[in-house]
Amino acid sequence: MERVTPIYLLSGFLGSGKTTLLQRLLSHWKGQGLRPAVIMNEIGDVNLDGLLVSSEVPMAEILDGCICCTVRGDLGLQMSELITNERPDLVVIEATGAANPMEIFDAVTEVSLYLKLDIKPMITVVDSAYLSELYEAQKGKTYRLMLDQIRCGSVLILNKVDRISEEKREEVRALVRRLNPYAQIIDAVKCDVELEVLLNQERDQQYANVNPTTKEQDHDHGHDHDHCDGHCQHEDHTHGHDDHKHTHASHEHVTVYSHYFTGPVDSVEFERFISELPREVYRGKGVLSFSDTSSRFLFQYAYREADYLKINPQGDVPDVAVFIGEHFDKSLLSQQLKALEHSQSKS
Ligand SMILES: Nc1nc2c(ncn2[C@@H]2O[C@H](COP(=O)(O)OP(=O)(O)OP(=O)(O)O)[C@@H](O)[C@H]2O)c(=O)[nH]1
Repeated sequence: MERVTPIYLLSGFLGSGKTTLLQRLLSHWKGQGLRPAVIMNEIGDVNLDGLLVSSEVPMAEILDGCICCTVRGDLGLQMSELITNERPDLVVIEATGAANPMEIFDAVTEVSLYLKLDIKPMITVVDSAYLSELYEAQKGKTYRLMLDQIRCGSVLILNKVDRISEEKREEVRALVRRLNPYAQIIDAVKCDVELEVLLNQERDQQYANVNPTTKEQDHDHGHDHDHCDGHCQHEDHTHGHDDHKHTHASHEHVTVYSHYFTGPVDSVEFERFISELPREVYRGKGVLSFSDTSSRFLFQYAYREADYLKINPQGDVPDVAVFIGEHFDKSLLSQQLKALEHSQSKS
């Protein structure tokens, strides 16, 4: 009999902690003797998160677009290849933080028409510090996308609670509960949650009262996977089902800039550059060689906080930094980074 492959979907805004959760999940499954596989989707043209996943884990990368729209057609192909060639016990899909969650469900459901999949309830990681800040202003596409991601999660991990006061935590919890009365809400730091609880949502009775219209649609596909209450707000978009190309207003505000370095840069100057990034840049990541140390580093920048991790990447990984944000000036970043490279080549 053909195997049914469980599919776990991780959603959440850029930098909220999806890869952090993915790493925990992968070691949990491996500890149980299971063989997980990963599909990673990046809006930029390099997959730096992939460096954080052990090379033993079979992985497919879908780069340079979002699986919910521009590269949606690639999802079926990649899933099919991964499942046929690797025969994993389960597959986790980490979507880009800019993805519309309902569109991801849609895309995966399309694939389930020709591959036997058991699509699990969506896990949404929420950056509680960033949400708390956006809630003050209550506007902007980023805020609306975050709300959609919250509405469509069956489990909501309120991550990064170390970055907000107890009072703000209460406020964020209440907001999230209002937006999604059905989901389980779990506070976390670095996505350190009880994984058994997280993964066994389907057995939880509280999901029995999910909107009946959504249930009906699920039955059409033979899966009980979509626990979104059906009121996700979609940006205006047109669907061309013939070629799977979707034009998405919701992504038009997202700007990506990838900078490939020509050589090492000074670590102090680079840290200064990061600390002075414009507010419109809300996510950065990269692999760097610094002129003042022999190691290479994976750098992460999310919501004005930067992390540097020593790494020793396998294979041919270039020095690169990717920045994601809303309408920022790419040429300014390019000039500043070139100036860092230039000051090194002179010294
Ligand atoms: N302070 C704090 N930082 C965290 C927490 N969880 C994750 N981070 C940091 O936030 C940054 C982004 O985390 P990731 O797990 O890469 O986030 P992501 O959602 O996969 O990011 P994208 O793939 O770009 O969407 C990293 O530097 C993490 O170490 C947390 O609970 N508190």
